[in-house]
Amino acid sequence: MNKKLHSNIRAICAQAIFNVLEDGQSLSTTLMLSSHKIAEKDRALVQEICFGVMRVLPELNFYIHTLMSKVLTGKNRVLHYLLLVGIYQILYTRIPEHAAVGETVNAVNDLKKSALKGLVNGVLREFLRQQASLQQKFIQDNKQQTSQTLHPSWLLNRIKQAYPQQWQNIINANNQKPPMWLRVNLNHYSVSEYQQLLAEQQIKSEAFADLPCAIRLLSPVNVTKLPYFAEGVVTVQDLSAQYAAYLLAPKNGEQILDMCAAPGGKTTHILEIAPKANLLAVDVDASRAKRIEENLARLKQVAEVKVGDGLTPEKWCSGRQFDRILLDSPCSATGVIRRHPDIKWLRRDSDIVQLTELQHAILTNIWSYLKTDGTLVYATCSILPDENKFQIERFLKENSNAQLMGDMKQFLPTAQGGDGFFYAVLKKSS
Ligand SMILES: C[S@@+](CC[C@H](N)C(=O)[O-])C[C@H]1O[C@@H](n2cnc3c(N)ncnc32)[C@H](O)[C@@H]1O
Repeated sequence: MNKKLHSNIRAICAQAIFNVLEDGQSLSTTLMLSSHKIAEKDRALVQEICFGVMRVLPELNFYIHTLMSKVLTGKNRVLHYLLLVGIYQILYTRIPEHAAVGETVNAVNDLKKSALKGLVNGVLREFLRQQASLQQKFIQDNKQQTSQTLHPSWLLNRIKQAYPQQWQNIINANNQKPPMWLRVNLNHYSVSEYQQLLAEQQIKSEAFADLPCAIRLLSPVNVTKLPYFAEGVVTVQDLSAQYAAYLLAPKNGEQILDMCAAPGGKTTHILEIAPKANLLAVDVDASRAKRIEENLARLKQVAEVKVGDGLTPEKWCSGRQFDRILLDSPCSATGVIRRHPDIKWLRRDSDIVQLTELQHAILTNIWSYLKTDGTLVYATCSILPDENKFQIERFLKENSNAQLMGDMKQFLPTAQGGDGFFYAVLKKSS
């Protein structure tokens, strides 16, 4: 289906959402694969619709299931997602209702389902007629139910269990659009100097007292609008992710391993702090590893990049030992749901146990490549204790030569702040 050339962006959105929810592709991947079919001017709207539908999926499904006695299945399933696209535009965008309905109905032709144009038109028009009472019904019928939180129940239960006081704030933060954070390369400009450059382009921003390089934009902009972006003066990176390199505290001349490094957001930060470190960046995914190279090139930095599996370091590490290791572990990504709302529908409860075992195995394998007195920073963008606090407690129990430095840091997502992130700094004794 991906190979077909769509001209109607609603058809592209419906197909992308189908690919995520029926085929298990990540939304970013499926949109990247279809990007050649989307005109530059339409990119922002496609993103807005697709990410938006993922954010409020249970609400949109509720309306369709209330309006239609039979759900669309089989070859016509893609039209179910087109209907979600239509209703999302009516409820959550400034597109006038008649245009939202008209364009969505036109997309039926592009999806080669012309015979069902009348059905799509009818359901959307019925939604408009009943909109107020349906919205009321969604709130009333779901008062006690998890769909009101727009999260799957297994995840909601885990979050409630881990954070009995804060779960509501976490859910609220997850359901919002993410803020855009920048990391200024302090080798070129200070934060206040770069804020001046932004102000000259009418881009409003705020600095953040705790980190010297972080800036939040009051509204997101395309990176091409950021002064000297192409020259590597600034990088888009969430606030919480910016702690990694500081906690690692790399020094020039040291041997450093950036494990699970792609696309290289933290690799480039490490080299901003210690440009003369001997850095090896490794990731198992060859296509993602390429993006480390691209990011290094943009920032004019030098590092060795290898495709390698954290489970088998002996295959790519050839006995090298490191002063510092950053392990940015594969995880549930439950801390970045507002950036990737498709995570809510792609992950399963059973994934958590598997991920926890993978993390434990990579951490254990990599540990033996750390020099005595060396430092390892374990990081995840998860908010689940199994992947974080409990993972580290288990590791400390199993490895008497591992010592926790300071407290573990569990950041939770907040509306205008950083993503959910976890850090533990471990030191190795002899
Ligand atoms: C959280 S992302 C890393 C983000 C990156 N550190 C950054 O700051 O841009 C996790 C990465 O782990 C990689 N990964 C997953 N399993 C792996 C394994 N067994 N060995 C090495 N890398 C792995 C994934 O390909 C993914 O790129």
